[in-house]
Amino acid sequence: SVYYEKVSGANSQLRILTVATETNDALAAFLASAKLRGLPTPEPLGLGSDWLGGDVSRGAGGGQKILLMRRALADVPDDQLVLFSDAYDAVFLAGQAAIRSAFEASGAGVLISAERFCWPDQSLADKYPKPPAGRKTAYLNSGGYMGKAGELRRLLNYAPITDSDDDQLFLTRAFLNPDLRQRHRMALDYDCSVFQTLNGALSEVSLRWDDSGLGYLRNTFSALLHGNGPIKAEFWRLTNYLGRGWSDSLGCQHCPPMPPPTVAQLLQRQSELPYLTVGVLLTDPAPFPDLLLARLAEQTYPKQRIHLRIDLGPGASARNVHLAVRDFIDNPVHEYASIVLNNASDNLAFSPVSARQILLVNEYDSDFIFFVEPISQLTGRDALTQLVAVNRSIVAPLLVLPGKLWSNFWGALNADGYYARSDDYLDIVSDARRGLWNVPYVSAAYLINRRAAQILLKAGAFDSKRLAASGVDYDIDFASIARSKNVFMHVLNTLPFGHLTDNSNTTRLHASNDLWEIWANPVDWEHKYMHPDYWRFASDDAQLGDFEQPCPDVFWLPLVTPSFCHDLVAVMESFGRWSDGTNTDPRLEGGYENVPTRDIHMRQVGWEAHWLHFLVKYMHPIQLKLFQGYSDKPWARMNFVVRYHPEEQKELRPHHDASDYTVNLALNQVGEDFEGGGCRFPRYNCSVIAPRLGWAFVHPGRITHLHEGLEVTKGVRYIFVTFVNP
Ligand SMILES: O=C(O)CCC(=O)C(=O)O
Ligand SMILES: [Fe+2]
Repeated sequence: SVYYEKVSGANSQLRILTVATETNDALAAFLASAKLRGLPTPEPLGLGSDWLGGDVSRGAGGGQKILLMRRALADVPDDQLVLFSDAYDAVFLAGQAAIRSAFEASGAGVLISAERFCWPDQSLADKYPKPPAGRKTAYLNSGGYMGKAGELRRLLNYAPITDSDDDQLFLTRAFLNPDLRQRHRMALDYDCSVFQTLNGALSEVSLRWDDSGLGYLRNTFSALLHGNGPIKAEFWRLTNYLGRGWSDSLGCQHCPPMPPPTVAQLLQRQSELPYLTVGVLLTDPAPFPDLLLARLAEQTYPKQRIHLRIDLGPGASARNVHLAVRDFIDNPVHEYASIVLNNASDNLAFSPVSARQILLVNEYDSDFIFFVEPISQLTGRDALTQLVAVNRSIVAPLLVLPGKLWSNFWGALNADGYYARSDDYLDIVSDARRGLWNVPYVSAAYLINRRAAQILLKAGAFDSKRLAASGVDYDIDFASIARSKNVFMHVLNTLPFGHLTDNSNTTRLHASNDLWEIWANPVDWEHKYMHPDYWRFASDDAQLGDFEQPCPDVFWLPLVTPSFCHDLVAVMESFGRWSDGTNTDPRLEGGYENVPTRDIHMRQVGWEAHWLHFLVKYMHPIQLKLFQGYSDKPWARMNFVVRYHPEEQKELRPHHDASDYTVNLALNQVGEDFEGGGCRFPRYNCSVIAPRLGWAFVHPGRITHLHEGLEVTKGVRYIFVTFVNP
């Protein structure tokens, strides 16, 4: 096939020249594409020298390319066939035979790439000869040309040029001069037989895969694809698929081997593994910092090869963030190579950018840095291992907000450099396509290799002063610098690596802010707060008979986790305004409570709506099983935490509740936190005396289920009581 053709003999070898003053990911992609097509290795001119040709993405320039070519051609034999191509936005699509025969068929002495826009001097547009009928590529593009070395040398010396002059204008003037055009038999490649310029042509080419699974572009037979002009993001997106990138049948060709190594395998070759610095940037408010840290600690990558650094910024001043970090650092089982905590929560100038900068300047000798922002939850244990195995400049694990299309990458850019949806965005976000994707923007969590980090540092990507002055969002600025430096950003979705949290409404006001996340982040909320056995009882299979009954028509239900209990008690105690236990209760409509407890209502701490939502979502399926015929959604007027204490209120006399059924949830542990307590049902001479932490017992409120709270003899007992009236 044209993709892997053999080179027939040394003397017929094409020479490929290019200009690249620095190596970068774009040059590497160009070279790799030549290798894939069996072409001779392109020879980069100017490597290591300063680029003096100006910023050609913004204006004219590039004369240095012509000067470098003149010099290089000086000692090439006259009849040597030479192809010149730009290095940083081009890939080969075919091999030597295709290039040669297209060149020969053109009959040109010098065949030059053609494009749809007249640049940099539009006034020259009407001086151009008319292109063949139906051809829109009317104008010269200096990013690609070919011919015999002698012919090229004579052409490139037709007039003086300086480094900062415009190379395209230089060649355009030659082409528009009838004498020169004729003398060198200059021809524009109107048919794109060798050079396919993409700017303006994107809607006419489309991705296809041949029978062997190799990607190609329909409607072009060119050998060289050139992402000229402001369409680089789409150009690189296409390259994800071209050649051997990705196809349905072959899958991802540049992805790490599957399955990933086991923990045992990793530990065995631990000493060969690169060092990582993991920078956890808890600088902005975000929910579930404890889950974030626990999930990091669950990563399979050996901790002995990880330097962990945690930055606390002023935005993450919430109590739960500090507690989570303290718990984590105090945990002696984390055998990281080192742990550093930088508590900058009092420093108002401390931002995610300054955190990154400090990290990079204080080199840890690591081969990679993994930045984690607080909205990243890495539930996939192989994330770090896989990202390291990919070994790219920047690679992010795909993280998606559960149930949404919001993720930590963009597939395309709009004209202003902001988000646009690429053709493949939905397939990647939904994991319908798994692979490694070159993309124009990543955020939230990504691995940067040392070389790329140094390039970005030098380019000012972590300079908070420059950023503040620019007024651009950090992520967007960072990605745009990476793009301008040809530091490629990839996103990897070979496995489920985790998800994002929504921190747009994260509160910092409470003792346990995560309780408030029941709407914004239900996935993590359930993970943190729902009892793992709850789902078995809520499932369609579970029936009334599956519920334990400690007393007649009193049902045990595993409902919430110890974290829920702990967090709710913390909220109550930090609020602290317990009722006085008398019959006068201004919180009630009548102002009178017949059987008073020392308690705090959910409404008082701003968590009533949340709990009512909980009842509808999680109690309703249970109610349908326990109390057949009560099918309406549950609702409750009274939702409160009771505190029993030997010196305060220690018991509750027999009574009925103002409920159809009552949910009585144990928030702490008998034997450990208190002694005594429990609930007795006199009609059955039966007590629930060993409440289980996080379990509720559910009983009818009236008529048959008169009940009393038994005396607490030591310690403090907390229960969460809800009077449900569906
Ligand atoms: O102490 C108990 O478990 C019973 C509490 C109770 O019945 C109530 O608060 O209405
Ligand atoms: Fe009661």
